[in-house]
Amino acid sequence: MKLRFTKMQGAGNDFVVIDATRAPVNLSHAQIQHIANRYFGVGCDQLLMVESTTTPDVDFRYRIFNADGGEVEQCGNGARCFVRFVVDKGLTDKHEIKVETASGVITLKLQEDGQVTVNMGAPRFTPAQIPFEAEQQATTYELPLASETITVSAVSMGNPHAVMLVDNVHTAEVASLGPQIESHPQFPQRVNAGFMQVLNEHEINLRVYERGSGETLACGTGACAAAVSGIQLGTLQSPIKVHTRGGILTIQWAGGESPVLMTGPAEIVFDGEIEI
Ligand SMILES: N[C@H](CCC[C@H](N)C(=O)O)C(=O)O
Repeated sequence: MKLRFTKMQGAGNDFVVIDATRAPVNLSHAQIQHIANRYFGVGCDQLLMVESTTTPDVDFRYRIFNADGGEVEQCGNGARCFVRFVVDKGLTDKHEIKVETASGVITLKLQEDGQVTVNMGAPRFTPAQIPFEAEQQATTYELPLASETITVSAVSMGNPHAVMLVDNVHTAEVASLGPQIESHPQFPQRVNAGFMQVLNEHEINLRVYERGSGETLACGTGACAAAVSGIQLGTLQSPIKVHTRGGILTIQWAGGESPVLMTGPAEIVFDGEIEI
């Protein structure tokens, strides 16, 4: 079948976006893996499926699939690209949109300057909500790996994140530690692994080895997870500028049950068609 798509990126985290608002599009694990493949397919970190919804007061539903084909609960950079997509493709004339995701309804706003602000909801720190297997909730946890024990914070932004502090993201052992953290048995649904270097109380460098996709140039929920972890540790204060390899994201959080706000770019790269 011929599949029309739009290639997009938000701070270098890239997506294949499918318009399934007029008719459902059902893709198998294998088809998503093929589309995401950077050599045999289009290439992307995640595939986003934009659907209509009958839920009152909600404008759209959007589903997120990692490059390994697995469907996941939330995607921050994807949420921004979703807004750019539905506005630029004329699917809505609104610039403030409510969208249903697998982890709940989030509100997004396309700003005058073209950046998008996403209300990601409140972070969740209780182990059961992450999910993370731990004796009790703590600000940091000792995580035994094959060759060493590391210290991580654990938080859910709708999807699970483990964040570790590093002295320098450029020399951090992302390639070796990332996969070990991603599939650590204490994270029953696997986990996104963040490597955070604190520059000052309002700025960090961040690299993320993403669950189901490997290292990406940016991770929106990962930026939120790192920022709130740093605030919980007392090393960061809102707002926080997050420097990723693909661009800058700004995170705001007032603590407690207040929502995390993420602001960043979202661009359409090209439209295309692929035979799958
Ligand atoms: N790999 C993530 C999904 C995509 C998140 C990321 N691309 C973002 O911008 O938040 C997970 O398995 O939870």
